[in-house]
Amino acid sequence: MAELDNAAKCVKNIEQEIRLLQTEISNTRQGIGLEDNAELKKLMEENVRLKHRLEILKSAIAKEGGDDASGSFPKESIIGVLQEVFGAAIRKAYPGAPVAAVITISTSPKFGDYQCNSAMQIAQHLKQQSVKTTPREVAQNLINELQSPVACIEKVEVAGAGYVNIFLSRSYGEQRIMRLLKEGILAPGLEKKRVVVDFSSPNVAKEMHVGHLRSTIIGDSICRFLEFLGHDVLRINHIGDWGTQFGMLIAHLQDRFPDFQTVSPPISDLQAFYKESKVRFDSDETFKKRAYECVVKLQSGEPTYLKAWNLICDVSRREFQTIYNRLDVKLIERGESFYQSRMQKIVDELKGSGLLEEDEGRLIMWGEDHTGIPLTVVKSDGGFTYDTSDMAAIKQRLHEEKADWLIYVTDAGQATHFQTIFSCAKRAKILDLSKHRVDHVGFGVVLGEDGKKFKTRSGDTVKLAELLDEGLKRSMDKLMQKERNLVLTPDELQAAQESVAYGCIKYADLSHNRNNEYVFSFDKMLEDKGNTAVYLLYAYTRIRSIARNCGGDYANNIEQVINSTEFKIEHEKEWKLAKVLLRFTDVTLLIMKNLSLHYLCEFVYEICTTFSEFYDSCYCIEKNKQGEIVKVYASRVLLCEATSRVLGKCFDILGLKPVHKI
Ligand SMILES: NC(=[NH2+])NCCC[C@H](N)C(=O)O
Repeated sequence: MAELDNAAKCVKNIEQEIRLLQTEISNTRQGIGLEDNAELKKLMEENVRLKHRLEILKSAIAKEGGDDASGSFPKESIIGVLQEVFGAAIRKAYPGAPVAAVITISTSPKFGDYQCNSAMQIAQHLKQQSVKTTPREVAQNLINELQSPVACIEKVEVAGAGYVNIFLSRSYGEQRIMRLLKEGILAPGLEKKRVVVDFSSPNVAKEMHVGHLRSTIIGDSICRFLEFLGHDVLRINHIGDWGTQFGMLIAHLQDRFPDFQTVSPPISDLQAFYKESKVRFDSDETFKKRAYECVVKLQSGEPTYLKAWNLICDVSRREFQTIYNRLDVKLIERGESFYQSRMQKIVDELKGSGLLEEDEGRLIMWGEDHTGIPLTVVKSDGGFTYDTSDMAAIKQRLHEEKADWLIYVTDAGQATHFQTIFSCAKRAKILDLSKHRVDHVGFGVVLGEDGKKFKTRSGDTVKLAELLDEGLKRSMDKLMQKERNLVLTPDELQAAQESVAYGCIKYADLSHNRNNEYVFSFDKMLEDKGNTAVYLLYAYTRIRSIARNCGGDYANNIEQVINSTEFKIEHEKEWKLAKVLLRFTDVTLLIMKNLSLHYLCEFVYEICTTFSEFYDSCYCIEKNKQGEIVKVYASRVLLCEATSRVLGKCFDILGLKPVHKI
């Protein structure tokens, strides 16, 4: 918040400076004051620079605005509600203090459920104004100014150095859980956006490697998340299906399968085919020359060359698709080739606006601040590059698709590339940050258990299909170890095997902070303790079975139970679990900001561990000695139902597929 504060001050100063500069400029225009043209030019340049800075600061403030009390927030957001009521109290008690309500989750139950940490900052501000006070006094004054009663608050108290501890009200909790059961897990009501998510995006004829697997898993989950929020999501697979490598592939295809036009070439291992052609390309000058001619013919659209290109792309496409089917990931293929005509257009436009510079025969474009690495928009041989296709793509997505928000999911190594694309797109007036949001969602490299780059034992790169097979095998071993084959039918066993295998691979990836490197370990991901998919899938299935085991309406008509039960929270562990469930909206709002799904994984893990505490201390059913049910605690069963519904929604977002029996 101090940052926000400073930014606000900065904007004020800059605005003042701009006003001064504007007066000077208008004076100068009328010939008043400044006779020196160079000075005028300098000032105008300064003005442009400051305006730009102002724009950046304003958008930073707008972004931060989500945190302060002035913004609108979904009413399901407890942090949002508390920010609003404490924000109002601050404005009442200390009208001049530029301090927003900072609300966090309390670190220990003895400090309440949430806390407001603004009193220290306000006291600091007052001290600077020579007003004598203490943070504790400020905290008390904030409490005095709270509009009473606030529905979600049971009590507040001053603690420690000047914190306000906030205790949630149980009856509020009961109402919220009941609403969740009656209305379903609703997404917070946010403005609906059109979002293009660019993810997976492997390259034709080259291997689809673990980096692409990460992009596929993270990208799919981000799409699922945004779809849950009600956004209109376009899932784009920006396949590398264009470029000079096709010259050598086509030339090699012509030699190896001269009748490729009539008989489909039996290339099952396109990577090997690629390697062969590369060897020839690097060692044989005539082949190299022919490869270049093939590129030219392909790019000019000659039918036989297009046919050869299509054949090659098809082989890759089929391979990629089996991976997507196995992981249940849906995407629209729109590779680099899609932008062919648009690349020529964007180059002409950028040239026309004078944004391209010549550099040793290439045409380059700098971003807004002229630092770092420029884009190479046209190579010295006239060809286009990865940069050119991304400039064409960003324009297509913003202007033709009318997207409000663009997301690119790639390894962190491409962060600079995308920052430069964004910066150049702003310079070219394609991207307007006051209307559009753009995110590069980067992720760290995948390492093997030895801490080195992920490879097979023999040092080869791991084929994704083989990796998934290995996952299936290990998951079955695990199920057999637990003798699940004695309990489950063959179909159930297979469903469990797939759920565990793919669930583990996805969850292990998503549960780590995506910015860090991540160690791929089947042993770790298949553990049934700790924050793993196995633990969660078992927990979920167990929770789902509780209502079923109660029989009657609990098993067959839970809606009837929901509508006829007066839901009560009594036991301390029930209350603890309910409070965790109610954090769902705030977790989604956090992920909206940083697109980091490990927060959702931490949340589901916390739900399951808290559930387990609850289940250990609270009976849901009582049975007599004969094992017959003598009593069902309806509210507790409903709490189980609410837990399973929240978990189920989170699993949907994470792409986990729970099974009925495991
Ligand atoms: N618009 C994009 N550049 N999307 C990402 C493409 C990723 C690229 N094909 C790669 O394998 O690294």
